[in-house]
Amino acid sequence: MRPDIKICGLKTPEAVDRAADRGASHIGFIFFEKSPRNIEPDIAGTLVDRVRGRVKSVAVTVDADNDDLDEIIALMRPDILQFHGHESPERLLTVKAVTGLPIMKAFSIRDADDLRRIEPYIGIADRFLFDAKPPSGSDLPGGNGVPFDWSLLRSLDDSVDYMLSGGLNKANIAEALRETGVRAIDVSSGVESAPGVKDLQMMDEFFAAVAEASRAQPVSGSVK
Ligand SMILES: O=C(O)c1ccccc1N[C@@H]1O[C@H](COP(=O)(O)O)[C@@H](O)[C@H]1O
Repeated sequence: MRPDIKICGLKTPEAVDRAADRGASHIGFIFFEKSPRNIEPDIAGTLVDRVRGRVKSVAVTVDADNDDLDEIIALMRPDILQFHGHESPERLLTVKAVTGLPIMKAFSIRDADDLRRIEPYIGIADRFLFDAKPPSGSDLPGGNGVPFDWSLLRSLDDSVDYMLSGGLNKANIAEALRETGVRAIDVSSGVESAPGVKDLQMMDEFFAAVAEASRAQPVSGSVK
């Protein structure tokens, strides 16, 4: 079975339409000023409206305050909130109670200790997202196009639901799926011709590579 596919960092109608037409399960929008993928909440809302109900929309924030979150939720009306900063379990519990929205908490992974940091979030985050540590000198906590050692994920309990992210592309996605058996993947830089510029052909090639890999490697378990 094909995994869920999230295409993240979208900024144009063409890229949103292509993601939906190719069967993306999720589309992500970045609210982080230093990112080349940063987008205004009202523009994200207009883009999501093109495919609302067909594809789940994800608002990606980094240590956002209440005012920023309120504005994003009001104008974009996301289906899911992705937290890519240092948000505490208590903070996420509060946001979840107030907004009623499902929460995906991102963690950057280099070693087994990094994976243990999810423990206080189990039962709070609806899903985890595992990304690589940013390379030194990067201003971005995510979207750096670098993978991590996927074999670390073998130690995870089967009940941990996560999205695999970090440097995925058409060349490595088959190995990533084989190594992890993951049920959901997230790509941004791997379908870009330049930082923040989605390339429709690269998107097509990524979807094709996932389909090919999924035929060869069935994915186990249910998909949210
Ligand atoms: O993409 C960004 O610019 C970004 C900025 C701030 C927080 C998270 C960000 N991106 C997230 O990182 C993953 C992995 O990206 P990549 O495929 O390695 O480029 C991306 O999908 C977003 O969820």
